[in-house]
Amino acid sequence: MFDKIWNQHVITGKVGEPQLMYVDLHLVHEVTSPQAFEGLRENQRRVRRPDKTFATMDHNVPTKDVFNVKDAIAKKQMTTLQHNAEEFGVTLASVGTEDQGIIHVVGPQLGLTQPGKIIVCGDSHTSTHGAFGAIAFGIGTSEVEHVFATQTIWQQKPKTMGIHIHGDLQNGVTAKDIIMALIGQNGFDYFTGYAIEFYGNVIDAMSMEERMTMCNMVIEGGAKMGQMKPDQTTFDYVRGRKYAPRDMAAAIDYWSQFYTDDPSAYDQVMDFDVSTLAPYVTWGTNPGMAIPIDGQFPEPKDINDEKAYKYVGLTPGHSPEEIKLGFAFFGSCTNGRLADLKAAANILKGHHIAPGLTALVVPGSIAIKEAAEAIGLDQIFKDAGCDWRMPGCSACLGMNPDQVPAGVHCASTSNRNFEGRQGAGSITHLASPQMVAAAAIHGHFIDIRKEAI
Ligand SMILES: CC(C)[C@H](C(=O)O)[C@@H](O)C(=O)O
Ligand code: SF4
Repeated sequence: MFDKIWNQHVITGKVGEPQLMYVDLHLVHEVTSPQAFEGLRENQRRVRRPDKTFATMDHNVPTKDVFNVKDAIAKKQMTTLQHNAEEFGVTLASVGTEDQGIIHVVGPQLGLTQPGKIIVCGDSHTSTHGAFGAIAFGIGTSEVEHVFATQTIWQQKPKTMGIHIHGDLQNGVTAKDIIMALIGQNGFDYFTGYAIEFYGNVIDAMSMEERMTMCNMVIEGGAKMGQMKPDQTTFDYVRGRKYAPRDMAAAIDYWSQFYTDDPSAYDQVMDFDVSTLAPYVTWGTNPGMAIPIDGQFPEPKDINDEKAYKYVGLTPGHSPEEIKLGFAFFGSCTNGRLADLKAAANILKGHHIAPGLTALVVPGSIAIKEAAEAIGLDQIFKDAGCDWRMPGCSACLGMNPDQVPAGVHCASTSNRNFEGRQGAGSITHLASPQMVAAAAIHGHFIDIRKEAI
């Protein structure tokens, strides 16, 4: 599949060397675009294909009092994107507009993300879009400028890895746990540089939301991108969306060629049986420092582990159930979609979060917020004692007012647990929305497979 899409986009160059690739969709946000637009201006260039470029504001946006941006840098980045979008004719889903949200949530939601495309964005979690059977990867700011100016990018073809995901998932075990386990069991750099294709009965049965969660996090294992072959689930998801192809029959006909004929086509293969998989939780300061909920914090194997233990204030040999949580975060481009909010609300319904715990619920987009409100999810969260917010990256990273206080342990549905990621001194524990919901009720993680909540 990877080669089929790749070969259709090569403009010039040989395999083994950088090749010039055509880009079908360029997604943009306020953090990595300012210098790129500035570069165009300095060189008196324009955006070559504004119709293939789409921007949102997400990282800096406050989720409460959204027009009152207090931080000077945040404000500057937001107004700069507004001006740049106007000057260069790029469509921008600005704050307060109906399409606002996290770029990796909004692209798929609007039907911009489609099978067979090459999709880039100045953001590492661009890998999310590979869930549709696209080639989608993050690029740097100088590359953003190149794509603006030429609608092309130089890329060396990555190696491919096929990961066969099979077996039967136990109740309470999710797509998030699969990707966290793959990274936890193999290490945060094991997949470095690979274009991964996930396949097998577990993937076939997944919703687009679940597939996106997995592809979103592949880069936390070092991978260049993740993919799944487009199928009926993909086509049904795209159909009817704002920018979906008008002739869906013709599109589906074209998209249907994108599958891997034979696993021998991959440079490497891996087999992953999910049948005994437990929900996963991270204990440390990179997503590779993850263990099953019924496991124990491991003995430190190097200086990084020792540093991580020092930062998080935990001790080897203990259980994740012993972490005393002060914060829960529901949201991000990993798990801020309607299905994720539904899964969390299902668990929180009729319960209250633990005394002293703060819980933020941040839908990935305005559309998700409205859809959630239409089915009463906001009320379930509020009744449980959670704070229901406007969309944005929020507490996924400390670039806006939503921050986890220093020394506080946060159960989070996001994708990164680096030092200070959710605010200076904050301690992040990544998990699925279901696990975070149960943890919020109890004030500590529990094994949702066995305990009554
Ligand atoms: C700000 C941006 C460049 C960054 C990324 O590339 O991923 C952010 O989205 C993140 O999740 O850390
Ligand atoms: S939600 Fe988090 S991971 Fe996703 S783009 Fe925003 S900051 Fe990056």
